[in-house]
Amino acid sequence: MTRPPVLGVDGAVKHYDGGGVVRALDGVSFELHAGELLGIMGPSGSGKSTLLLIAGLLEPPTAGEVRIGGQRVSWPGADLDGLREVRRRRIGFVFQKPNLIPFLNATENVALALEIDDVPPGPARRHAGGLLRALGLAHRASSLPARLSGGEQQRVAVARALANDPPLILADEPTAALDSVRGRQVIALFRRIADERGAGIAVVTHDPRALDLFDRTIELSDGKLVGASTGIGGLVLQRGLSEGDVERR
Ligand SMILES: Nc1ncnc2c1ncn2[C@@H]1O[C@H](COP(=O)(O)OP(=O)(O)OP(=O)(O)O)[C@@H](O)[C@H]1O
Repeated sequence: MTRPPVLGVDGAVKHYDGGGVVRALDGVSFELHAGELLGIMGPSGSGKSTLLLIAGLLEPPTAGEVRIGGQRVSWPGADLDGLREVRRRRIGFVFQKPNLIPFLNATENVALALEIDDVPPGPARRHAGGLLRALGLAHRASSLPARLSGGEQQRVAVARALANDPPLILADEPTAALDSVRGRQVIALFRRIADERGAGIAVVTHDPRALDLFDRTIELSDGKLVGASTGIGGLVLQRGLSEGDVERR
């Protein structure tokens, strides 16, 4: 039996009331499978962040639905406060800014994500230390965020997102503040996490330089899915797709 996708977004519409109605998303559907690294591209204002907010159960859609692990969890008017557990256990978030707690060192920042989930401090710190080692940050484990470079801080943020081993990771422009070498390192890290842990990972990115590391990209314009590519090697965007046309490689 084939497993359901880790994430399914079906016909997502999101309208914001901003003087007039802003159609931030206008009927977007896609699926993300275990072990898959998906890029979400598109110009500024095309709806990429809105799509991640909806997929991450931080905003309900105006129409459409979201499925996590095959289970319908969000729809118009859904009680997202009641989904805190689903978010905490099943979704790891990485944002453009690492947002580390300044008075906690790298290990403590990562361990906190586990302690919130009732893991005792000792095991939480040991697990955090192991993750930091795996991300090449063993020598920075005791450093406060202010002593870390931008790339190191972002890797700590990735470790935090991985701490409770979520099957789904959503990242909104995690490389925007990094130079191209460090940006590529972060995407390469996601590639490894998708391959080794089987997480499904969706990354909003403007940066075409690491596209070869993705399995697939989708492109948004004015809140609509306008393109998709498979097997990036020679990136060819097929334009004019309708909803649901975008399938897994
Ligand atoms: N809370 C909000 N209230 C009103 N309008 C919003 C809100 N959030 C987003 N929008 C609008 O929805 C549209 C899509 O915004 P979104 O942030 O999703 O785009 P984006 O593709 O992520 O842009 P960028 O690449 O600049 O971050 C834009 O027109 C934006 O101004």
